[in-house]
Amino acid sequence: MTYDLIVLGAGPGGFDAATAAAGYGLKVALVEKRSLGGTCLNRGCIPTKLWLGATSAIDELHNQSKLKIASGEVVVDFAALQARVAKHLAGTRKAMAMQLEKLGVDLFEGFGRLAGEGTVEVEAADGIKTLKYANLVIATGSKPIYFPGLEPDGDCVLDSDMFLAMETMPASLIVVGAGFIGLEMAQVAHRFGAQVTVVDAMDRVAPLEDPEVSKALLSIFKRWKWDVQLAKRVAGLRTVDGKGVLTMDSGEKLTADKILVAVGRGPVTEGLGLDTVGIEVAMRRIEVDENLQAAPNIYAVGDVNGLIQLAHAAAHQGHHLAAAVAGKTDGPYESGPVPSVLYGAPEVMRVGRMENEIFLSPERCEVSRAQLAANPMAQAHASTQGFVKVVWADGRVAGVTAVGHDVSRLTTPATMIVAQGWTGHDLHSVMFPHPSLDESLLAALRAERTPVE
Ligand SMILES: Cc1cc2nc3c(=O)[nH]c(=O)nc-3n(C[C@H](O)[C@H](O)[C@H](O)COP(=O)(O)OP(=O)(O)OC[C@H]3O[C@@H](n4cnc5c(N)ncnc54)[C@H](O)[C@@H]3O)c2cc1C
Ligand SMILES: NC(=O)c1ccc[n+]([C@@H]2O[C@H](COP(=O)([O-])OP(=O)(O)OC[C@H]3O[C@@H](n4cnc5c(N)ncnc54)[C@H](O)[C@@H]3O)[C@@H](O)[C@H]2O)c1
Repeated sequence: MTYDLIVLGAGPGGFDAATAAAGYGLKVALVEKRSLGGTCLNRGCIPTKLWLGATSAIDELHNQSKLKIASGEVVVDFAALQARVAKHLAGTRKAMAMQLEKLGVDLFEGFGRLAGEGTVEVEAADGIKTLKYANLVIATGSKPIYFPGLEPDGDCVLDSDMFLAMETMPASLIVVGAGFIGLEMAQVAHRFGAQVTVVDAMDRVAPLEDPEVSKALLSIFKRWKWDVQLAKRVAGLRTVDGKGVLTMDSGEKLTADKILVAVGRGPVTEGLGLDTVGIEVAMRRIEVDENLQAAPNIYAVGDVNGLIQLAHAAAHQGHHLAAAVAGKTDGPYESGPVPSVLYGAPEVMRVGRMENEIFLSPERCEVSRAQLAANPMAQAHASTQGFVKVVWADGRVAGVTAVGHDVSRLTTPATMIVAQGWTGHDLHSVMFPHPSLDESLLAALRAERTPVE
């Protein structure tokens, strides 16, 4: 039998491609070497959000106690939390397996590799299986990257996979890399009372965000008494006498119970047999065209194609691919504006263009903004630090960025507004509820615009 579609990898990209294609009536096989759900479910988005969700009351109580309204302590049992995470993930994987069965998707557990045109081999526990395909989707995802001298040793120097598997939360933590993983994990450790140090090679935290966002985050972290060391080059990370020791290029040393290395992730392409179908790997990623195609009838979606490392982007690409293979769409892949959210408290949301990206553009560029301090919901939660910024290009909304408590709530309305390219006139077409954090978005949209220079 020849499958209409074989998918390698059951993360958000592969699982969504497989289930959507089966929903269109195609005969589909899904090959997964480890666990259904991929990085996102098992070692990424979901466990970190379970950690953040379980500890958010600690942060809320702390804010209210500063107003002398509340006192006391929220105690989160880390071992119980880890048990809940394990149970939740197992339950979700079971539900995913049932969904595959219901849709008639054949699941092959094992390492999949290409073996010439139209053929995939699966190295399973009970031997090698050979499968035939008409179309193939590679969705093998990504894994942590390491720089020489900064490799985790699994003892006191950990990557995010190892960090999420810990049995106790350390009393002190050094995070190398102030990106999304580093800052989300550091916030959890902080809520458990850990002394946090953050080190980054760049001169600001969250360096891919708007510089004003980085500044707002830094001021909050400093208030929390984090030691934030920026523009620092790390020469080595080692476990010495049961402690993690970081050595800077300058020779300066920092010590903590654990060190988390979170300096980025890279595509998984090793051993895939890509050369057997003439696919070349550039910068370790599988290059794709505007149809997400890497070779005739072979596509790559999600982290492995290096376009963007977000679960919802992978899933969106997977759905497009399924529709394309089923003949339900013939246009090129269009992502639309891609929202991103850094979770915790504060949160950061961003969609569309940023002020620091737009200033060289030939369009008439303006920004307008609102401070969270003026918003009743931010006031009610005693978390008023932060802002919403709207970027306008030729009188249309081209981007929205926000930082502060709960601003992830603004993501979907902001994404729709950017996708529709609202003008000032469109503000009157929709009513925003009162009181709500959404009104801070409305306030930013209504605020006076200043030219970007
Ligand atoms: C700590 C952390 C937190 C994150 N939080 C978020 C978040 O909040 N929001 C967000 O949008 N993104 C988040 N991400 C990123 C997100 O997890 C990824 O962007 C997403 O999982 C990519 O999906 P994917 O399907 O491309 O690949 P993956 O999820 O990596 O899945 C790939 C799958 O392919 C399998 N595989 C690999 N090679 C083979 C092979 N040869 N044969 C068979 N199977 C194979 C792997 O075992 C894996 O299951 C986070 C990542 C991390 C590490
Ligand atoms: N909420 C979310 O959507 C979410 C959460 C976690 C991860 N992710 C995704 O996972 C991917 C990987 O996350 P990440 O945090 O590892 O990567 P990242 O790219 O977000 O951050 C890496 C950080 O490490 C720093 N860095 C790089 N090399 C360094 C060095 N040698 N020494 C010190 N600092 C160094 C960078 O300047 C950067 O600040 C991201 O692309 C992100 O999209 C998303």
